[in-house]
Amino acid sequence: MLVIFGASGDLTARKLVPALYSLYVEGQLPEHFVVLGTSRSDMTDADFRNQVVIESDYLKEKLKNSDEAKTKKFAEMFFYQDLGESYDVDYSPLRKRVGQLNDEKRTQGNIMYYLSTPPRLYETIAKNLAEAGLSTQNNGWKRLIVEKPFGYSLETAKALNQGLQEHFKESQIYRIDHYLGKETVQNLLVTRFSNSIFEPLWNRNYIKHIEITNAESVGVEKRGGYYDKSGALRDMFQNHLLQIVSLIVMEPPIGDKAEEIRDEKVKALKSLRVMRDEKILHDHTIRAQYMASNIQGKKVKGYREEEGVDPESTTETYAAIKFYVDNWRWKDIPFYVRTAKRMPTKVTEVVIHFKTPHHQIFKDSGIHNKDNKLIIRIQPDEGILIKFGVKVPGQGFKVERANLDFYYSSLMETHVMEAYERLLLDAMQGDATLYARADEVEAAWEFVDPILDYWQHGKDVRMYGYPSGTWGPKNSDDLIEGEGYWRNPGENLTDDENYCVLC
Ligand SMILES: NC(=O)C1=CN([C@@H]2O[C@H](COP(=O)(O)OP(=O)(O)OC[C@H]3O[C@@H](n4cnc5c(N)ncnc54)[C@H](OP(=O)(O)O)[C@@H]3O)[C@@H](O)[C@H]2O)C=CC1
Ligand SMILES: O=C1O[C@H](COP(=O)(O)O)[C@@H](O)[C@H](O)[C@H]1O
Repeated sequence: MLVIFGASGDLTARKLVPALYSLYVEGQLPEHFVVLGTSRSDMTDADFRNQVVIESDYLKEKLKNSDEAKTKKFAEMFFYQDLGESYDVDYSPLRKRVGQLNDEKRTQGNIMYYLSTPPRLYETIAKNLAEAGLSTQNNGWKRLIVEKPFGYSLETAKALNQGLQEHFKESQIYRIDHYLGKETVQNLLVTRFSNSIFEPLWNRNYIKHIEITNAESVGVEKRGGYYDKSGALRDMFQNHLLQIVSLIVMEPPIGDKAEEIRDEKVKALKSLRVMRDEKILHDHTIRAQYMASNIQGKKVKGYREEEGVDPESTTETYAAIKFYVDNWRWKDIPFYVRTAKRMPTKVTEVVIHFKTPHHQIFKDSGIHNKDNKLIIRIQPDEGILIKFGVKVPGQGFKVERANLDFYYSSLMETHVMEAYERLLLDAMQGDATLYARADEVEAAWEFVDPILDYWQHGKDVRMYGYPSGTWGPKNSDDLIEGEGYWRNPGENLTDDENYCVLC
């Protein structure tokens, strides 16, 4: 059984139910599976089914020409239990309903609790579940899936971890980071560790620098209230992007078990050089906000004009950070990571820039500095691309660019699971590999906290502006200047660069 807290909310309708539907259609849900939604809203089972399944625009968009009978059958798995005035109440009525459903539907007593409420309620819900005897595992396992954000700072993350661990064991807690559910993010591990082509080169001897871009074309949409208290660093960098960084930085795990992989990720995050010096923080971090602009003839609001945002807000919608990793493998190799809203396009990619060959034989070709890259495209057009030089047929040694590429879309017969689909399935199967452990979350905050502190209290901290629909403030180019320029997919192309869609 899946029990969703905050079931009347956006996440349930937008992500969870469509993911469950796909699992249902693919026959991946266990027999006798039940979803019990719960929140403060007054709803019947039928109301809940209508809201999140039958009348849901998100599901309609996904289903298009689907079979109505199948959707109705799917909806019959959904039930609803009103909690009352607040989440901090006696959960005995909930327990009774869970028991009834277990008996009626002949479930095996295994329960996943999904916390999809405002985060300040997470601990309260865990406590009330435990007090009602709903966390004990004597008749089936009990797991607690927790949505991000996992805290607002190192201190609050520690308090949250401690609070949850008072009522559930760490092995029962699944902290969801949907980027880990993305196929290409997981493929980072396979690309690195399933062959002996890349790994021998994956170090400071061959790599010059690493660049990660996460760009979204949308603004804050309807989440201005939440976002203004969060900002790009907390919303994307502390979790999703540092998860990607940990997979790039980590040492080979001894095996593919969850704890073996997570142990290495923690070590990787702990090796990030924490920036404490004001001068370094000043030179290595950039923050900015999107400004009003015209995108393809359409007027777009500036961040400070968005609903729910303080008109004098100093919350960043753009963050670019340069940092180093203090370990044997990465000593002195710079990492450049940026994330932003209202960019020209939606793209997430990792670019591994290899060093220029130490002796340049074909120097007249001018190709050396521009190629030598491995691009891992996380979204869209998921895939991998190697850019290198090849000889142009004919006399002399004219060198031309070439790409070796792999696209997930070429695997026609394979259904690439959506992140939430994969993660829900993993949690049901007890596989926590793609979930963040408490110490991982804390290690990420250790790195992020001083940056946030500097941005809030430091001297001479700037907040730049960038017109919506552009690649961010001009000043961010200074950050990467020593390496050339940011790879803005679709931009900075010279005439002889024949970029494919993946570029
Ligand atoms: N939406 C998204 O795309 C993402 C969301 N998340 C996280 O998932 C969680 C849920 O997100 P989302 O569904 O968007 O959130 P919503 O704001 O839609 O809230 C979910 C539910 O929580 C209850 N709730 C809302 N505000 C309060 C309040 N002030 N006091 C008590 N209960 C309240 C409501 O149910 P009721 O009033 O009926 O009790 C509501 O339906 C959040 O922690 C969010 O940070 C993470 C990643 C993406
Ligand atoms: O967690 C979040 O992620 C989304 C971006 O997710 P993606 O899968 O579409 O790349 C972001 O828009 C949101 O602000 C953030 O909270």
